[in-house]
Amino acid sequence: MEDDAGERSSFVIGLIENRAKEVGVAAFDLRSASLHLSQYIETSSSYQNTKTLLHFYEPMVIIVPPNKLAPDGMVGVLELIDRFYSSTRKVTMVRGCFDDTRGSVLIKNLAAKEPSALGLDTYYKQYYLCLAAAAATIKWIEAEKGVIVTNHSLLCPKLGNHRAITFYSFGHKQQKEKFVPDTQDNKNNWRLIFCSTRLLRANLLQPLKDAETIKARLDCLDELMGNEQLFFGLSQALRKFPKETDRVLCHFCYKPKKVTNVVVVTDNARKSQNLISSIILLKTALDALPLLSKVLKDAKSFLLGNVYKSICENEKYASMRKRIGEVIDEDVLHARVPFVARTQQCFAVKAGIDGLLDIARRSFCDTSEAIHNLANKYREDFKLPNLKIPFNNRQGFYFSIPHKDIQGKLPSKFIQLNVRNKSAAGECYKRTELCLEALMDAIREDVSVLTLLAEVLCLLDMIVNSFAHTISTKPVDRYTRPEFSVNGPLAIDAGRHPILESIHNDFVPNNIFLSEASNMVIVTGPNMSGKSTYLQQVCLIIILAQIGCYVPARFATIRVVDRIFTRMGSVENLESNSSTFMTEMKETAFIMQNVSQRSLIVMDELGRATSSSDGFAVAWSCCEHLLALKAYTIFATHMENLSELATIYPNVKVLHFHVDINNNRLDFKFQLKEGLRHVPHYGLLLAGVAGLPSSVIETARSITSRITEKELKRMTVNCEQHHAIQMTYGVAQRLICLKYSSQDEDSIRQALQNLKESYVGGKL
Ligand SMILES: Nc1ncnc2c1ncn2[C@@H]1O[C@H](COP(=O)(O)OP(=O)(O)OP(=O)(O)O)[C@@H](O)[C@H]1O
Repeated sequence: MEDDAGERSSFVIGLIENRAKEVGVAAFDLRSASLHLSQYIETSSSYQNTKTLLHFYEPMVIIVPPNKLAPDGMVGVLELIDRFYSSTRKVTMVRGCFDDTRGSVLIKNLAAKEPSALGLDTYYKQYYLCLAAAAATIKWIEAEKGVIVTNHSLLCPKLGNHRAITFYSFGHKQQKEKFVPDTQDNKNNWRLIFCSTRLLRANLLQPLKDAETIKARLDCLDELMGNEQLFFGLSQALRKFPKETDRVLCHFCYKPKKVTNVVVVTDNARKSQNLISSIILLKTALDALPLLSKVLKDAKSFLLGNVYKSICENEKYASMRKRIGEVIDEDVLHARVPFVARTQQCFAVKAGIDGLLDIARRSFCDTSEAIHNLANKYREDFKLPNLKIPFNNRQGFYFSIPHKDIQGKLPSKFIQLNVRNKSAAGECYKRTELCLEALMDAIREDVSVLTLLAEVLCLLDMIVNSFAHTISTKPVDRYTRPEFSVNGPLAIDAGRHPILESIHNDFVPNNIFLSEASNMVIVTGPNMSGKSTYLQQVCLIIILAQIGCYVPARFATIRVVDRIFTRMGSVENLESNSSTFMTEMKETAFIMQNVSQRSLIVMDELGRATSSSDGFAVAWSCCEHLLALKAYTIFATHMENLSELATIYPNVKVLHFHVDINNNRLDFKFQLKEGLRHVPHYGLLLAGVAGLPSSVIETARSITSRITEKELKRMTVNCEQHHAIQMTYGVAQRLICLKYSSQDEDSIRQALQNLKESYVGGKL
């Protein structure tokens, strides 16, 4: 398999839809030899589910069947691809290639895990569309790349709704980038989280929702944070594995088809070279295993113990290493410098195994030596002391001479020598490949252990080099282990934004508490008071927790969420011919159609893009709709009237960001407080700061005073009238919280007593 390192993406995606708006997706990652299957009902008319998936995978090729089957009113996946992914290569394959029965057989044969472990037996009928897409995708890859995927080599996550939550981020691109930690910021420690592995990226975009797996990762992190020797030992052991290990081990999953076609032969040298370098890399990786075993021997956590058992105690790795040692020279090492790598590759196979190979090597050495001698001669004859002779894979050797030194032409002898040198190296590769054929077949027999090794290395890299490393570089106790519950509250005490806190030294921490009894929080506050940051912060903390990392908070207990829906900011979507408001409404509709009892919904300023009365009405009714669900909602708004929801619904809590006004200027405190606080004319104050003429501001002030005066009076009266009922709501909320509390009986009795006293004293 040729190296796809140069490609931005390594995903090939097969996509098919039926008349019932169901979509099957097979995403094949060439780099890691893994296949991700998903099938879902496309509930959004703009194909938001599919768009999110495509955004996640960023495919290099999309494979689709020819005819459109879009039901009325739907854009259809094909149209979606034409419209939004026109720069991605689209391949149309005949419908017969989308054969679900063949897909199921293929996956049974190719998957590294047992079919029953994939859920294939149980879900076969239900998942026929993604299996059909898988059949077409694998067929295309084998034909296009001239390979056969080796049996039991593919990593296939289990079918069905068992693992990843889907992370939806809507809205303006800038908003999205703002939401995700900045990958470019060198000062920012969190860049580690993004740079390290593909597994990390996949986890951040689709965190886990299986509490057991999350807990296993956190236990492992606990052990690393409490055992310095293990942490540093493991970092060191991981460094011994070549960086490309996970990407290259999967080369063994693809067996090249026998070459009969002359056209393909020209590319053979490069393929052989990749194969040899894969074996050298495998040898280097296997050599690093004993150190990993030594470090992990006494590890206590389930995850590390499991790695030790499945990798370090697995004798297949030692026997594979022995087999390699029979053919490959012991001194050969994986190298990244092109010339060293080429020499190592040419001398990989032990001397004396193949006579023709030995001759080709001699020729390679002779020409290399002659090239260097020639360079020395030119330096003297043509007075070129600065002549250098670098090497790259494409050109071979070449001369590098400062422009000012060149007078006349150099003789062409060097070019002839270089051609001979390249052809000798090519011959070495070809002969080496022949010598390695039997070894490759033997390795492919046990390819599933290599897939496992690649998976484990990625996981360890993520936990050790990203999570543990990031946490260990922060002051003690800045990050804490989150707790999880199924029905309990989402409670974060003194939570911080993981990115912004390292930019602002004085970042102000804030809390959140959402429970069955109060499943919606309405956050108000002037512009720039910190609302959006707070929403992002809560989401990021949950994502970090659900990928098995500690979180930036004093304490956090999290109800495992299955999806996070965010609706934050938006600009006119010219491509889809939607106005800001339409986009906002489409996205809100999508959320409402897809939300589940375990979702978290985060809405920033819904309804501001239309007339104020309609906008308010839409925001109010959306809140009412969401309040009836068990999902948790955080709703940031400038519409103070929305806080009146709390007078009607016991499960709404209103919070505000505290702001002082000094000398007509807003002094932001970024502190979240209970209830609503009216900050008079903050919009006008900020407009003044922005430079609007004072006459305009004055006129605006007299208009707004007249409007808000009446409204404020009405709201105050309303609030007073509902004070008694809100006290009762408060009691009910606390009682429900106590129901899920894990405190002992005495503490609960005491809490009940306190609650009674507060209620009687009117201090709730
Ligand atoms: N807790 C905090 N501690 C310190 N600085 C903060 C905090 N929260 C936000 N900020 C800073 O305040 C700025 C404004 O915050 P943010 O964009 O969240 O306000 P906002 O209320 O959403 O504003 P708008 O309503 O205009 O969208 C941010 O750029 C951030 O740097």
